[in-house]
Amino acid sequence: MTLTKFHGIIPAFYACYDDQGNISESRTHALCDYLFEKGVQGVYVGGSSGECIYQSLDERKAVLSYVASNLKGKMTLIAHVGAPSTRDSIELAKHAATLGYDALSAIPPIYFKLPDSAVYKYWSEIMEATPLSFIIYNIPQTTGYTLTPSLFEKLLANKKVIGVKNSSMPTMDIERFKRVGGKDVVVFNGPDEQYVAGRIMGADAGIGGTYAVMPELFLQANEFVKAGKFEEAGQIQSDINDIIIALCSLKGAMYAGIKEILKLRGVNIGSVRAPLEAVAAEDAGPIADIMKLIDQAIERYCG
Ligand SMILES: CC(=O)N[C@@H]([C@@H](O)[C@H](O)[C@H](O)CO)[C@@H](O)CC(=O)C(=O)O
Repeated sequence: MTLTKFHGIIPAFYACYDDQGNISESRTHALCDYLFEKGVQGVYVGGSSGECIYQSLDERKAVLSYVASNLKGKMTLIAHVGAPSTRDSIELAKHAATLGYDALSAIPPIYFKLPDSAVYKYWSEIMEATPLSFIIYNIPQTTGYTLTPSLFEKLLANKKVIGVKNSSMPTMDIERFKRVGGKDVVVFNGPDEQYVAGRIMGADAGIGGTYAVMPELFLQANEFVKAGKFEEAGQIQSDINDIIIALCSLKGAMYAGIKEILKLRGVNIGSVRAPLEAVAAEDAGPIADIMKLIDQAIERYCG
């Protein structure tokens, strides 16, 4: 299969709620329309940024359905199906397969610290459940589990494995996974703060939680890297990092701040689900400042 459809800028899709905090179909469509209009290459649905961990199985299935009904055939669709039990992950995987997703992905098992053998079995059983391609997800800072290059190599024996979304902080991990996978595997950069560094270390593409709030900037960073314009790529990354640091410095959760910025950009997808904290009154000024930073950077690099 051609892997180029997994290259480019792939925003992690946010949870879209109504004013009562329920999943909103119309607001999910609004986010789909906005991302399509921005020209991103795909979406990663139902991951950390999708607040999957706070949603029921039925809610997660509904989100997968709403996104597919809007974006299928318009861009690459990746369904994150990681869940506390293998049984739930398989149910989500089968649902995504019926909707025509291009690939599945899953974090390793969470809560209990399980050995590599159990993690291998978990990912393998999800893969067995559908014909879809699979993207391993390494995110040790939230799951407590660190994928090793040797387990990745073992997983690659299964031809359904087409890549790894690496959200660990060392860019060397990207280099190691690329070394093991080679050209027939897609390595996705996970930490948005080092998108450019990740690409230089071997990442073919990026999946990120802050892309959708400033897609223009990540699309431009991708263009700079592709053109070998590393000085410009470094500059845009530095401006992106000012924005991410400001988002992470709010009283409310980063995703709550992101959703307020999206409202300023004309897309209302509600707020976040508890225990994530909504923005506080004192966040209003900093959020307006972040919006200015985004506008200025878009003007500077994409004008
Ligand atoms: C821990 C975490 O959420 N990492 C994000 C990053 O994109 C992150 O939001 C960004 O680097 C800002 O810190 C992604 O790697 C994961 C992600 O967006 C997802 O699964 O939805």
